[in-house]
Amino acid sequence: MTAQRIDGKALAARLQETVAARTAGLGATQGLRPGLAVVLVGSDPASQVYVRSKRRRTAEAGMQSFAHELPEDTGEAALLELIARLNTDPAVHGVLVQLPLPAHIDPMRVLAAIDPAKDVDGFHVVNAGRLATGQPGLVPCTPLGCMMLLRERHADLSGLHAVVLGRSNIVGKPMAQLLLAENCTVTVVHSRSRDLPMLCRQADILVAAVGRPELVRGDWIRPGATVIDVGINRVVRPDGTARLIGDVAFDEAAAVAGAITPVPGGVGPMTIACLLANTLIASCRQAGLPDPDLTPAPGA
Ligand SMILES: Nc1nc2c(c(=O)[nH]1)N[C@@H](CN(C=O)c1ccc(C(=O)N[C@@H](CCC(=O)O)C(=O)O)cc1)CN2
Ligand SMILES: [Mg+2]
Repeated sequence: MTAQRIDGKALAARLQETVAARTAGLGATQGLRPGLAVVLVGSDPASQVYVRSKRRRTAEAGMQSFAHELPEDTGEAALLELIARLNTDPAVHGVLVQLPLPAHIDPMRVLAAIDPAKDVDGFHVVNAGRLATGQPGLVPCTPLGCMMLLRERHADLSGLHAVVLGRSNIVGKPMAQLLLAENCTVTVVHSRSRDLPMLCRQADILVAAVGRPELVRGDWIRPGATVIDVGINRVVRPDGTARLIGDVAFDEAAAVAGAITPVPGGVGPMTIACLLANTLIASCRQAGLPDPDLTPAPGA
């Protein structure tokens, strides 16, 4: 079997098109222009790529993009002061601080300082708690994008066995909550789980989010299962060139799975598109407006 390739780049473009249309409508009817502030501390090369992409996509969607670049040695107090200013700035509807932060800064303290209403990453404990208790809030971008990718293949997820490989606060845990909310039977496996291949083979849906290049092999996958690869591992080839690979051995997996997301071109672009969707949702809520319909534009 050769798996259906779930095209995250195409789906992200469709979602971005919908967000841009809703943003234009908001401007025309309410005179409201959503604003996203992206804060980068230091000069991590991968973070610079992602932040550049976020800022570009924000502007393309017709939103205001506010860039804040702070030096690596920025103190935690100075960063918290900037966040306090962004929390009260009426032109700013979404605030994100690019992770990872330099080691001397406590990310939990920084994320807790963002106004939950402007927490478009969905990382704040208030939004994490709302997700865990089935209340409306802002949902982390990567898991949200994974759910949209799954809906390209499954109209109804009820009763399917989903295995989430990884338990991070920004992907694994919210991913499990979203799958549970769709009535999946959810198993979360991690580095301390015993017999990972056996546990993964039980999955109708396997979400790999561990940050270990090609950990998941073809024989870890139930024939016909849907595989969502969240991995974004940069590896250097013998000739010195770098390439991006996922947490799943793609070729082996594609020979067994029913559907699979590629890396690059799968989950990554959806992360950015969902960030824009969250920014639009946050701006509507702050203006006392109903949530926009963000069903992605129909595919070709
Ligand atoms: N504050 C946040 N920090 C981080 C997040 C996040 O959601 N919020 N997630 C990741 C990085 N990330 C977004 O910031 C991200 C990673 C990858 C991509 C992406 O589009 N990847 C492309 C390939 C691009 C490349 O690396 O060459 C792909 O997979 O096709 C977008 C966003 C950690 N930090
Ligand atoms: Mg990807």
